[in-house]
Amino acid sequence: MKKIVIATQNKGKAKDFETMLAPLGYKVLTLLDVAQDMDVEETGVTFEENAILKAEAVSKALGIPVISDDSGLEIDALNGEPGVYSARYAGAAKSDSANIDKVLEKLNSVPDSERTARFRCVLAISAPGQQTETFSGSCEGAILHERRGDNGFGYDPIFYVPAQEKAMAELEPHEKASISHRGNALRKLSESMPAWLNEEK
Ligand SMILES: O=c1nc[nH]c2c1ncn2[C@H]1C[C@H](O)[C@@H](COP(=O)(O)OP(=O)(O)OP(=O)(O)O)O1
Ligand SMILES: [Mg+2]
Repeated sequence: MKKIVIATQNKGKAKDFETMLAPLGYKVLTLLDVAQDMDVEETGVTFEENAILKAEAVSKALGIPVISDDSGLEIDALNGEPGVYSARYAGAAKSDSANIDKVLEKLNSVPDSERTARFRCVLAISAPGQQTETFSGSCEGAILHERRGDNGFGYDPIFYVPAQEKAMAELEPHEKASISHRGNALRKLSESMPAWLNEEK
């Protein structure tokens, strides 16, 4: 089986990638498998900068091609917050539950019509001796008033997807992949670099 390294510590992201890449014959490995102690500091102010930082640091350290993912939630009523700070919104401990509570609290008095939001994802691909490339995807929705569903990770329980009339966390993994910011970015990557995902690694 072909292997692909995703430069992430996030198990929820890893599952999303497994859903999308297993059908293509890939076993997904993450930093939790190949470099437990590698924690790249996300000093960028855009998803793109952070994705590039993570992909290049890990590719360089391991000497192999990797894909990184920097992603987050932009809420219009909060001027795009939490954005690149999505993981650390309620503090450095990176608690999904505390982050959701903080969003719900901040939007407490905001009516449905003003709760529009989107997930964004930038994937960076970095390989030894090659120029790093990035691909972005987004997914439009709105912030619910309470949690719904048990699937997914992060902000999925409070992100309503109009097209499916469900919260992201109520979608099956393959349904999420078909409409998500991550799915959209990965489809761009595979269209633009078809050979990359098909080579033996
Ligand atoms: O599909 C998603 N469904 C729900 N929430 C999501 C999604 N995609 C990103 N998110 C949230 C989770 C986290 O709060 C932040 C990502 O932050 P981000 O720095 O890219 O990831 P991370 O620190 O969790 O792992 P790592 O940097 O090791 O890849 O956006
Ligand atoms: Mg991170």
